[in-house]
Amino acid sequence: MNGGLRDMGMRNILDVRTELLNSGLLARSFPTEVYAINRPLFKTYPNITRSVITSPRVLIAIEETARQITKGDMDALPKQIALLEKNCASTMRRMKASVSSFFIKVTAWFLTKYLSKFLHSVQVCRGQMMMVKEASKRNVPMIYLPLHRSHLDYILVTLILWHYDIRAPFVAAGDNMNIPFFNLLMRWLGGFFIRRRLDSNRNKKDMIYRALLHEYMTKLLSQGEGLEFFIEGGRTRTGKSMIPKGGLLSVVVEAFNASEISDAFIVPVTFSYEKIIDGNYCREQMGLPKIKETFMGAVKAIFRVFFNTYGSVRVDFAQPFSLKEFMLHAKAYPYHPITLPTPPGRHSLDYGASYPNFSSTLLSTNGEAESTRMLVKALADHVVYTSDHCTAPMATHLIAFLLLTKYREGVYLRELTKSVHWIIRELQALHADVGFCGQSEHVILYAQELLGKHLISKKWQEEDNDLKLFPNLSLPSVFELSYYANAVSTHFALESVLAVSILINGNLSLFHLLTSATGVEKKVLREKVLEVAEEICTIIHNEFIFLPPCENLHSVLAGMLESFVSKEILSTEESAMDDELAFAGKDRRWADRLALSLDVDEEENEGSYVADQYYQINTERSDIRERLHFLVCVLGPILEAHFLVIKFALEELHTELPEEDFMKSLGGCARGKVESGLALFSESCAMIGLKSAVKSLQDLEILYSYDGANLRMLGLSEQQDSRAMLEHYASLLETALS
Ligand SMILES: CCCCCCCCCCCCCCCC(=O)SCCNC(=O)CCNC(=O)[C@H](O)C(C)(C)COP(=O)(O)OP(=O)(O)OC[C@H]1O[C@@H](n2cnc3c(N)ncnc32)[C@H](O)[C@@H]1OP(=O)(O)O
Repeated sequence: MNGGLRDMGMRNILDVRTELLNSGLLARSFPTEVYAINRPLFKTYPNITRSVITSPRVLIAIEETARQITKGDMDALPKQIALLEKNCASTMRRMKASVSSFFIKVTAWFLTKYLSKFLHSVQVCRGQMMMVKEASKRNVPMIYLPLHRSHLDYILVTLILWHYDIRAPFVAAGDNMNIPFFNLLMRWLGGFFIRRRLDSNRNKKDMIYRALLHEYMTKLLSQGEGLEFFIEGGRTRTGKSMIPKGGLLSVVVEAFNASEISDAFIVPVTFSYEKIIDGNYCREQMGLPKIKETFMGAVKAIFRVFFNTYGSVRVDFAQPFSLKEFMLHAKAYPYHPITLPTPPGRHSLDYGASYPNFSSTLLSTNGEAESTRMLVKALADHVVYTSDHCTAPMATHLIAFLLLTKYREGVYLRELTKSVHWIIRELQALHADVGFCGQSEHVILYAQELLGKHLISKKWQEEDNDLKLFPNLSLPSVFELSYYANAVSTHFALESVLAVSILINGNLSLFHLLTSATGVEKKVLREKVLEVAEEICTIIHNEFIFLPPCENLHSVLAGMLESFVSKEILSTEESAMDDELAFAGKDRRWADRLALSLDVDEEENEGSYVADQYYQINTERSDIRERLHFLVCVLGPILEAHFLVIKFALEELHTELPEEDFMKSLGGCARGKVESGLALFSESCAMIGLKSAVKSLQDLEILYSYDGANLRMLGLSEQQDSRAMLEHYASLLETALS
């Protein structure tokens, strides 16, 4: 995030006294009340229900659906239409928000006063808020797209905006949140309820529901109202961002394409919680089902929260950007994602060919639909990438990260203090901020205290006259620790990919890096390192958005490889081939650098020349081995999870299996490996990670799945040599992990 803006300082929105300086006695005695009274009331929110259900889009959807149901029986048609219209009105009642500016004001006052019962502070960057406020004055809808970490997220967004007199947006809430009493409050505060899956029946599109939701959002946008939705589609269970969904975003893009709005400001938002507020997801990571949201559950959770402390929260609003400008740019530079996800139940080969608009009543041509789909994906990926990279890790995240990547056996406080300084410098070099300040020793002990002894224990070591900290690597605590660590992993993901590729190409393993004797001098070929790195990105494409859509993976990796040379992890080595080739190698490098600086597409040059640049891995240096070890450990658990899934698929998928049974035995097998000490990283058996690895193989068309009679089936694809691919991936990963 822009350094200049950070220099404007942070503001704790729970402390309103700083905003009431030089005020009278009343303000000093009742600061929150005076502050709240001084905030303006937003103008009344529109009621658009009637215009939505009578819109042509909805009426066409009703008629089409009625025709499908009555199958040409013209006598039954009017009755069916009347019935669907009635259902439509009741769906609309369940969906719509009934926002009250006054209720927002009262709630904001209440929250400002009482959130400090369990939070030390809610930090926002003044400069960022100034930009958001400027954008909100431009008379175009604001689209807030936060990453989803906690139930507190949406409360904080509206609350912070209220503190800056910015109109509250309408917030899309999954219908699992439609719980009695709370749903009423949510509607008054801007919430509208959407289905988590648009179609209740997987094999049939619900045209009416799609049309209703589409029209509802479009009407709000065209009236200048702001929207907020969580594009990841739910809270992350791993601490890492999830691959975004494009449904709601496609409505915004389509509203722009159809000139319903002239532009919109897209505002990525991200949260850093020092301590997880909504529980630790260990249950789900152990393979147990998610607990349903209920009225009593919500009440209990609120009580639990109010009687605990959760440290501080930092909320970052990235620079708002114009949708119009993004679209212009994205059309000029088409997006080529690493791989495209396959929607469940559909084979990816026919994916591109039939991708209608959100509301399929207004179909565009296939080509148009395909390019819109890419634009929406580019926008969604751009938002998540931006948010990820402006997330400021908190002390708890950094400590958990260091313990899991560098000090799994435990570490002395003195050494950890040095490492905290080091990791902050590394993050700064990556232009990332941290969400805390203070003396490192205090910060470490504060973080340990907040996370609790069940995650990090400490013991005074008499002989070394120092405190030693130990991470709890047993199940399920390690999942919670890795949740915190993952907030930092994203920043190092691509470097880690490169380090793994270097290891694989140098035929080195993690174990080699722990010993000084790595054997013979290790050399790696530049093109091979880049090729394997790209392969790794492909295998684990569901784990990170590695780069913004406007950048090319090969070029970014090539640039990063050069930086490995400047960091002395690698030294350049001329090819052992004849002089002529070595000369050509130099030419190639020169051309590569030139291409990089001119931003020339690597693919254009492909095939014209095979580079033969060799690098030597400086494994004789202990600091370099340590650094490589650290980098590989960043992705270690993810790679191990993928390795486990690949091996398991090779062993078990001789015939199709019900997906649920496959996942159950996969989870059991992975946990068994951890419990018997056969896994390198105990967190690799987390169920969400295993599911994501299975999903990756489906996206790559190595595995297929479809809905059978009442079971979802999973099998090894026959489209390509899936077994050979799996064996190839397994051998790649095994090299690094052995
Ligand atoms: C001061 C006081 C403060 C207090 C203040 C409180 C505020 C009080 C508010 C409470 C608020 C609670 C908030 C809770 C937080 C959640 O509840 S988070 C969970 C709910 N939110 C979301 O899920 C949002 C993100 N999800 C989406 O956008 C999903 O796409 C949807 C809309 C849910 C649908 O998901 P889905 O059924 O799985 O379908 P999906 O594959 O995504 O695609 C659906 C359609 O979208 C379209 N589509 C999808 N991708 C694309 C693409 N790339 N391009 C074009 N079209 C696309 C297609 O038409 C597709 O249909 P098909 O042609 O494939 O059949």
